[in-house]
Amino acid sequence: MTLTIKHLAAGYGNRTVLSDISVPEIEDGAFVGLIGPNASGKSTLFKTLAGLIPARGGMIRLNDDDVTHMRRRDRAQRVGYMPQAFGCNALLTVFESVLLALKQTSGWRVEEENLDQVSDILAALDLAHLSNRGIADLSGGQAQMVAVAQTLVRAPDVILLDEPTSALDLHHQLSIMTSIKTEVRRHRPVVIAALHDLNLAAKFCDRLILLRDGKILADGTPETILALSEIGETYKVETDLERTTRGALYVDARLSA
Ligand SMILES: Nc1ncnc2c1ncn2[C@@H]1O[C@H](COP(=O)(O)OP(=O)(O)OP(=O)(O)O)[C@@H](O)[C@H]1O
Repeated sequence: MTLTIKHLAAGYGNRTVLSDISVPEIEDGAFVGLIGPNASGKSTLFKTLAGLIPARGGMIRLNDDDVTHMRRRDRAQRVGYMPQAFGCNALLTVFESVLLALKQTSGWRVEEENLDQVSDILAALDLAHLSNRGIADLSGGQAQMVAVAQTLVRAPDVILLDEPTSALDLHHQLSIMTSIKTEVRRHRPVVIAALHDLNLAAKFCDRLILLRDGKILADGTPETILALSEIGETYKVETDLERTTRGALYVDARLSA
């Protein structure tokens, strides 16, 4: 399944936020990092792809299917979206909340297979120990990982994760990104994750898309994108791209003098 975006525009009220967003084919099995400073339009792009705000022009395609004009339920089946704000006060356990997420686009009859799907994703994200915990009783980081599970469990063709690691400690950042990457390789969805940590993006993503002021500034491999002078200009910092002795890319950033 290939995702293609052409000349997409979107905004709020009389304000245009995204203009002329074109992304050449993203192949299934790709883990794409969406990077860019605060207010550059990352969440707006996700909301537009997920159909939560209407496109004001342009086209989103999954293979030959026009997603832009798809019925909301059909679209929700194909495109999974984890918003930046998560959390839930419902009287549900973690297991029930993930089951609810699984069933929301496919009817409410629960089959044995559905219980297995929920158990599998909780195990894959190392969350099985939280299955019977109340969803309202989780820490911020635990709630964020459960939100990732709720998004992945339906195995949609496109998975949009808005800052999936923002509440996580170092261990859990690495473990959730590793688990997401394993899911990408196993089920081969297109995954796009908005990330502020450029080193995490470099470590896990196959491709980075740099957004500035609602436009795509660059699109390519982490090595190419993170070496661009536009990175420093966009984030208003000075950067050098280095390689650690283990071969990992490392962005050394500092405030401009
Ligand atoms: N509901 C809304 N109504 C009006 N303007 C909005 C709304 N949501 C976002 N915006 C504006 O759209 C622009 C892009 O915001 P968006 O949330 O897409 O950026 P972002 O790149 O995800 O930022 P961050 O990294 O801070 O989460 C900002 O100027 C923001 O103020």
